[in-house]
Amino acid sequence: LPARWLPGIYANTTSDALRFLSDYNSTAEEVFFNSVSASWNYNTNLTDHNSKLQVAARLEYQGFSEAWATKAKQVFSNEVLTSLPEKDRRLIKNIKVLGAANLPQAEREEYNTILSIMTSIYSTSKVYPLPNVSWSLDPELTQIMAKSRNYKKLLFAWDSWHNASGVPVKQHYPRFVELSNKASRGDAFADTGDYWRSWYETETFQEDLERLYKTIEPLYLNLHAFVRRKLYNFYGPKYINLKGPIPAHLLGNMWSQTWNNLYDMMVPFPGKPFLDVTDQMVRQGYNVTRMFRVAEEFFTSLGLKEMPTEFWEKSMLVKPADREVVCHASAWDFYNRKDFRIKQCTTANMEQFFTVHHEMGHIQYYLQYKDQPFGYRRGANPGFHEAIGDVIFISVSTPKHLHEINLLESLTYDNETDLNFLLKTALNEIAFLPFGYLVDYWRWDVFSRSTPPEKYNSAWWNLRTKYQGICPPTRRTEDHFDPGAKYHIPGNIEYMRYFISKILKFQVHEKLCKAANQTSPLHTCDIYRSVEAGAILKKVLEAGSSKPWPDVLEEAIGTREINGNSLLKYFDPIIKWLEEQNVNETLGWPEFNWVPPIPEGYPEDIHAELKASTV
Ligand SMILES: C[C@H](N[C@H](C(=O)O)[C@@H]1CCCN1C(=O)[C@@H](N)CC(=O)O)C(=O)N1CCC[C@H]1C(=O)O
Ligand SMILES: [Zn+2]
Repeated sequence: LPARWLPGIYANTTSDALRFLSDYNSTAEEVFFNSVSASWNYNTNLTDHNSKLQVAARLEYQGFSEAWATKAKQVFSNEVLTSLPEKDRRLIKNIKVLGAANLPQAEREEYNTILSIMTSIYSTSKVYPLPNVSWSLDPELTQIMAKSRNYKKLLFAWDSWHNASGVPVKQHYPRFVELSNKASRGDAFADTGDYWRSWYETETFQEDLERLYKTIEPLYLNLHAFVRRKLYNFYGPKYINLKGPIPAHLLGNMWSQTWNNLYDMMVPFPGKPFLDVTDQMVRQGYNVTRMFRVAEEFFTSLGLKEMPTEFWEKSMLVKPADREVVCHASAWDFYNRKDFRIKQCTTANMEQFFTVHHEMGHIQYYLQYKDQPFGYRRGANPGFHEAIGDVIFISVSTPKHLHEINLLESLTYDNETDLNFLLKTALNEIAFLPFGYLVDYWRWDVFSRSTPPEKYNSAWWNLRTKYQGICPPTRRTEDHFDPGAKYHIPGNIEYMRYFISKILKFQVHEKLCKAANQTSPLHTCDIYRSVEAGAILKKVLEAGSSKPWPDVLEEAIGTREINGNSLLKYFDPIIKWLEEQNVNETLGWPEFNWVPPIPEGYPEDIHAELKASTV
């Protein structure tokens, strides 16, 4: 560790505690810039060499964290700490949380190496449908899952990806969990799940989440029953049981987490404008830069910041042809207050346009809190970070806005178009909720050991059927590790943040619509060009994590609680419509253990099938 990165000499005084914090601040920027740069280099060029450099840089920042945490623990007494302003006391408290730096050197190295290996497995896994043809997750498998309506082809794509990416991760995961828990116990947490829940700063987090889920579950059950009926009409009674869970591979997404790609099968009023603007984007020759420029312009229309030049110069916005990269989209803060990037294997379609806004929401947060002390350059809680870009996209996706940016030729303000739009939005937002909820529900049990390695997969599928009402399309055993086929598991990224953000975003949207003097129904509101709405967002963003999130929320929208009221209000028209459609449907999946038959000749004659099929 370079000597300049080590803490100096500090006396046990208030003034020296403040000097300690300012020295930490500037040193941390340099150490994290180094580590994030090494991570960026690896993520955008998956070589062994770059993996080793990334592991080494992580070891350096862990060494840095250990040195400054130890110093803080050794020097500053409780009296001095309580003499500090609350904000500074919180900063020193955070510096003392060591994470992986609690592990002895050899185990630190093992932990970092396992993480690097799991990321590499996920990001380089491929499927081989035919001799010398290979499909990656991005773009090939994602496109097939979105577009194909060929039962067997979808089954092959789903089955092959889960086997190729999940199974090889399985062997590493138990040891990873063990090391992660040991590190968390070093910070006086029961396990890593306990540490992750501490970010939400509430003792009743799990109960709150359960209650939150119950408020929106009725809406999900209605959407599920409606979608199942439509799939039944298309795939027939052999593969769809109207009283059972839906086969996971038929929902337009590799993880069944968003169902927007089924929209063309679900349109309530087909005669009205088709609200998926992918065709328009392609017809207008939308290239990737234009997608990002259009997104940026929405943010600046609110009085928020534009992307800095470094962003355009150094981001990776398309999949490179000459090397392996982590295609899963992400936003990057280099902690030097200058360098902010997005890495996305972008293609021109509406789903990707959503992701562009999602990632740019992260960048906007980074830009707004970049002058906070290092320890406060985070979301008020992780759910806030996930909600920003999505709030903007609620407005962008409205027919009114799409028309305004020439992605929708004809615009008709009528109830049927509204219902088409709300159904399409529900296929993205409501479908996600049980998935967003169950991923860490599963992981908390894994970290707490109530789910041992020999039960990983059965526990996963039990939750997938219980909450999402889906089932595996082919037999799954403990030789498989299907959670490993979802980026955030090998990537070790906490997931409850996405569930929370999907609820929070509608609360923020409602408030911003009021600020923008939009009195029309919530689902038709577009906050475009409202600097009043932008001012509310800006206050949230520039605070970072410098205040407890209930304070940030109360200042912004007048309530301290994350609740589903705004979401239910937003979707109210489509809830009623779905209830009408479902009068004769079974809500839920009482035949809980039902699974579909395996198609004849699967998988032996799949190659002939794939040769013949087009979509
Ligand atoms: C596509 C998106 N990628 C993540 C995100 O943007 O959150 C990436 C990977 C993991 C963290 N991350 C970041 O960029 C962080 N650096 C941001 C930050 O915390 O600063 C993603 O994973 N999403 C979007 C909807 C649901 C979920 C999914 O696709 O399941
Ligand atoms: Zn995100």
